[in-house]
Amino acid sequence: MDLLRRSLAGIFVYAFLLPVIFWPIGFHEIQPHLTYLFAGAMFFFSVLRLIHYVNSKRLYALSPRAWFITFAALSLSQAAILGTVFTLAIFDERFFPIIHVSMLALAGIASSALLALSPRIRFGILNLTILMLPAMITGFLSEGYLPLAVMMLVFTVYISGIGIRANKEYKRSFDIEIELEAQRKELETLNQTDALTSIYNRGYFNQHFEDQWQYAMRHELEIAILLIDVDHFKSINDTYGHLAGDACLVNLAYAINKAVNRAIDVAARYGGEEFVVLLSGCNTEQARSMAQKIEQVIKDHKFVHEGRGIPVTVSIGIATTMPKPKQKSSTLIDQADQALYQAKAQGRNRSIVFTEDE
Ligand SMILES: Nc1nc2c(ncn2[C@@H]2O[C@H](COP(=O)(O)OP(=O)(O)OP(=O)(O)O)[C@@H](O)[C@H]2O)c(=O)[nH]1
Repeated sequence: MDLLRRSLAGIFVYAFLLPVIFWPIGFHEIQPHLTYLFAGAMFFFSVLRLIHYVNSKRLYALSPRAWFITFAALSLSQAAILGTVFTLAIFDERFFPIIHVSMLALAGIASSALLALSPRIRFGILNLTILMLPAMITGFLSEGYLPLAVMMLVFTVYISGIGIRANKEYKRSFDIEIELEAQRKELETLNQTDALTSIYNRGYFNQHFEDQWQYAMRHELEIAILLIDVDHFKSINDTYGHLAGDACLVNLAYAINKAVNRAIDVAARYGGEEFVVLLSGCNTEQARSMAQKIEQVIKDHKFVHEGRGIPVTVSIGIATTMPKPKQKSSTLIDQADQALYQAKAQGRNRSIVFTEDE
C-alpha cells in the first residue's frame, strides 16, 4: 500500500507528460496522429490507475495478489508506451524535433520511477528495463549510436544501484521502527513493574486506580481496595535473612496475583511488605470474599527457606465505595489503611472491612 501512495504523483505526471513534451515544440501539428495516439494512451492508463488507486483498499482486502497484478500491469503499460515514444524520439526522424526534451524526460522519469518503486525493487528494475531497453537495444543495433547506447546502459546500471540502496535503506528504516516499538513496549513494562516481585508497581496502580475511579463515578459503580500487609515481616527478615524475606515477597506477589484473576482487577506492590488490590465494580461482600480467597491462597502456599517452612500470614484492610463527584480517590486508600490498622490491632492474620464509625 505504501508503494501505491508513493506512485500517486506518477499517475498525474504520466497523464500530462507527453502533452508537455509535444505541445510547446508544436509536435502535435507536425504529427497529430502520433501525438494523440500516445498522449491519449498515456492519459487513458492514468485514468485507469486513478480508478485503481481510489478502489485500492477494497481490491486489496479482496486479494492482495489481484491488487498488485493490476497495479503492475497498469504501471508497466505506461512504461512500455513511454519506452516506445523515447525509442522513436531517438531513432525515428519524424520525432527528431522532440529528441532532446525526450531524452531529458527519459532520464528524469527513469530515476524518479525507480526511487518511487524502491520498496519493491525487482518491480522497479523491471519498470526501468521496459522504459530503457527498447531504446538501448535499438542503439546497439543501429550504426553510429553505440556511444549513446553504452551511455544508456551505464545510466541504467547506475540508477539501478541507487534503487537497490534506497530499497535497503527503506527496509532498514522498517526494521528500526519495529525495534523501537519493541523497546518502547519493554520500557513501558519496566516502568509499570516492580523490580523484585514482577507484579505492577505503585506508579501503575495509582494511574489505574485513578482511571477506574473516574469510570466508576461516571457509571455509578462500586469500587473496592484491599490493602494487604505481611504480619511480623521484620521478624521473618531477622530470623531467615533478608534474601529469604525477598523470596517471601516474590512468593506472596505470585499468590496474590493468582487469586486476583479478573482482567480488570489489579494487584500491585504498594511498598515494602505491603500489597494492594483494586477491584472494580465490586461491592463489600465481593471484596470480603476476595480477601478470604487471598488468605486461603497464601495459607495453601508453601513458604520454604533452606528446607524450613516460613509461617506467613497477612492482615487485610478492605474499603468499598461508590465514588462521588468531589470525593478524592485517596480517601478510599485512607479507609483501607484504617481497616488494616484495625486488623493489626485485633491480632493480625485477618481482614477487616472499613465502616464509618471506626
Ligand atoms: N526482605 C525485604 N524486607 C523488606 C523489604 N521492604 C521492606 N522490608 C522490611 O519489612 C519490614 C517491615 O517491618 P514493620 O513495618 O515493622 O512491620 P512488620 O514487622 O511486618 O510488623 P507488622 O506489620 O506490624 O505485622 C522492615 O524490616 C523492612 O526492612 C524488601 O523489599 N525486602
